[in-house]
Amino acid sequence: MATYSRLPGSVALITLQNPPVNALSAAVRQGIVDTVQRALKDPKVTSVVICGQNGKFCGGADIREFAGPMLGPPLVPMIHAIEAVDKPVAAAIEGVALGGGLELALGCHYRIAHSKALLGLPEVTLGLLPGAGGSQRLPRLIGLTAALDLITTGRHISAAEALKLGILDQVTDNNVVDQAVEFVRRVAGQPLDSRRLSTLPCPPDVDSLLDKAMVKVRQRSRGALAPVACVQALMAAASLPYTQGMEKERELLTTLFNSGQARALQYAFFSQRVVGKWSLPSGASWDNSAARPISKAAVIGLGTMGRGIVVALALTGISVVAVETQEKQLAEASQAVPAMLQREAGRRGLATPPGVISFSSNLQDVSEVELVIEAVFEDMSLKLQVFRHLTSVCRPGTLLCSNTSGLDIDQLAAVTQSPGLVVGMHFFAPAHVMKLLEVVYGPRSSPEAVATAMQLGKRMGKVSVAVGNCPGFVGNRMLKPYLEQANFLLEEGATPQQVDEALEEFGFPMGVFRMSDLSGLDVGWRIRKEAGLTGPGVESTRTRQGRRYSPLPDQVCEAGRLGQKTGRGWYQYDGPGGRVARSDPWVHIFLEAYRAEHDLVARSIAPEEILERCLYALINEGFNILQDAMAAGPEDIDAIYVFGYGWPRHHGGPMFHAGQVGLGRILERLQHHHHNHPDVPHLKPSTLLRRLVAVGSPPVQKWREFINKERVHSQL
Ligand SMILES: CCCCCCC/C=C/C(=O)SCCNC(=O)CCNC(=O)[C@H](O)C(C)(C)COP(=O)(O)OP(=O)(O)OC[C@H]1O[C@@H](n2cnc3c(N)ncnc32)[C@H](O)[C@@H]1OP(=O)(O)O
Repeated sequence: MATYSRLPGSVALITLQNPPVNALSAAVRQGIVDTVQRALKDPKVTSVVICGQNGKFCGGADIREFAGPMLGPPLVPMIHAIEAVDKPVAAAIEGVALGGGLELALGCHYRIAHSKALLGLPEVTLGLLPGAGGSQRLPRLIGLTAALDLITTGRHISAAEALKLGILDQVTDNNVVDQAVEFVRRVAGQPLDSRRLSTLPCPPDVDSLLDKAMVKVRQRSRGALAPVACVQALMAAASLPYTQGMEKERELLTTLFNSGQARALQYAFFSQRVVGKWSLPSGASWDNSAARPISKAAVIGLGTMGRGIVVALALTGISVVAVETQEKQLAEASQAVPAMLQREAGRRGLATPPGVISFSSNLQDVSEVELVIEAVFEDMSLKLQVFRHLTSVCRPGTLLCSNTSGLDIDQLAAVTQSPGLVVGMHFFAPAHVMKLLEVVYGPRSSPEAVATAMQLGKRMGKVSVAVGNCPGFVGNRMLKPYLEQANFLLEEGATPQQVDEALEEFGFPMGVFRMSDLSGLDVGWRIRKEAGLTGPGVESTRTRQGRRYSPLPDQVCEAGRLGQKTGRGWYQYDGPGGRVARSDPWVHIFLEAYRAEHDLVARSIAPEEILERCLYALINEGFNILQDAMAAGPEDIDAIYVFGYGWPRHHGGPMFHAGQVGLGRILERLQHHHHNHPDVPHLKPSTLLRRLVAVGSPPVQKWREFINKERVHSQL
């Protein structure tokens, strides 16, 4: 709703009230319509200020309403009515003015903001465009170049930047409502024509800026519809009168609204928030578990991951002891880490935190910290050695965390004096940049340890997801069947390029083979050797440990091709460390020889089969993970894939995508592929998937409840 009060000096104050962010729900819109009418009719009122309750102007349209029929007064005429008022109307912006919130402010005649306020048109991130007149008013106010940037990126800008761009009339460090009231009193009676943005001319697109932007956006957006529609709306603004521009805006918005992409992106918005409210099968959650405050931490191992973790911690102001026992590595890290810290602080617009990192080669130096993150080489015996040492060096009560990407947390906990204080903190490379953090709880991890790791992740700006302790946890466990299918497809006749192109066309920033080359092919090779799947003494067959196995990636490594770092992998590069992947005749000859050796006849494989085999195998493992209670719900899996594995956000995440494709269809295709490949257990449809289909394929938002019920009745 919105409240109305008349302040001394003839100013009407309209306050939006819809906690927590004063989103423009039907009730708020009705409140605005009614209160504006009241201000208009009240002869004693000469000017109006619109503000938001509890220090937040407005977080935009109410995203939750998008799922149902639109009720209440529509936004566009409501904003037009405000713009048409013949008394000056000012928006007093505190906290946020985002999306429809900023569009509302653009309909006001003046905009005054607090210096700490954030403004933006993030609709594009929700699969929409600023469809409440924002795409037509903003370019009229700040020009095409700046509007294009804000509308196509959806980025939030500071009040200082907004003032510089001309969006704001005034920025204050004081009470913004008081300032706005003073401002409108001053301007009362002045002509308003030039303040009505819809009546101003839009600058024409003289340099074909928008055509060029369209080419770029189409290249960059990888199938995402909203960025393209945003540019189209700006083209309309630049070439059509305002009324026709608004018609185009509405037409584009309707198309986007009805697209699966908008639903996927809005789901992604809420799933990010759902995973923040973690809960474990034991019932532990924020509600009953307190996080410990952390001010001193240590990182053990200063390879790529360790260095990134040090930077991520230091950026929060935590003082970090960075330990590396190899002298050469320590010397390199003590040069590299401060530079990384400075770069990352600069990128985030922060001052470099002074002197928070100390380097050491002595594990003894971690004795005073409250939390340790081990980031040594991915080798269980080495990690066990470190944990034994830590438990004897650290003071009682220190949290011991491992950055392992899939090893058993419980085994590490077992060698410590306080297994309850051991959790996994699985960062993704580069650790100071990537948003995802898997917080891995073992059977003995205490709620306090999980809460502390989750809280620390939040402080570092991560999307932290609590996951159970199983090989590969959630992300890497699902990656295994995906990689496996990609290798099988090569055996059957596909090339690395064909597989990668199909996945990139779907929206992944990189296909599986380009990604593997980037990460280094030796990582998986070592894991397979440790699992006894390859290496000396292992027979070179295509069936190992009772299931189909492709030795292709092992053989590529044996040829000394470890990916970008050696200049050769599934592709060739300009040299070691080269970034541009080019098709390599060696790979094609190698694949032909391999197929000939194993009597495999290459067939032509359609992109649809590539997608089904790779993605449905991955999704099937997601269902197994939910069934095993290793992830609390589909949102957790989807957030992991969107924030850590490059799953295109406009497809929501693998589990959301399964729902969009149709669970029945996924089940039928898995059955089909499993029938053709009975020696591939990952293609065998999961029991949970079968159960969901049997009960009529409920929407993804209902799965959590269904799984919990099934578990109670022992159906899973
Ligand atoms: C009627 C027809 C309409 C057509 C109009 C089309 C044009 C306009 C479109 C829009 O305006 S789309 C919305 C644009 N706005 C946004 O994208 C902002 C989204 N929100 C945020 O970025 C953040 O929430 C925030 C405002 C920066 C605040 O961040 P903070 O970290 O402080 O809190 P959160 O945990 O993110 O959110 C708290 C709580 O509020 C819910 N919420 C936030 N924004 C909205 C919203 N716009 N609509 C509905 N609900 C919102 C959020 O989900 C959290 O609730 P819980 O999930 O915890 O229950």
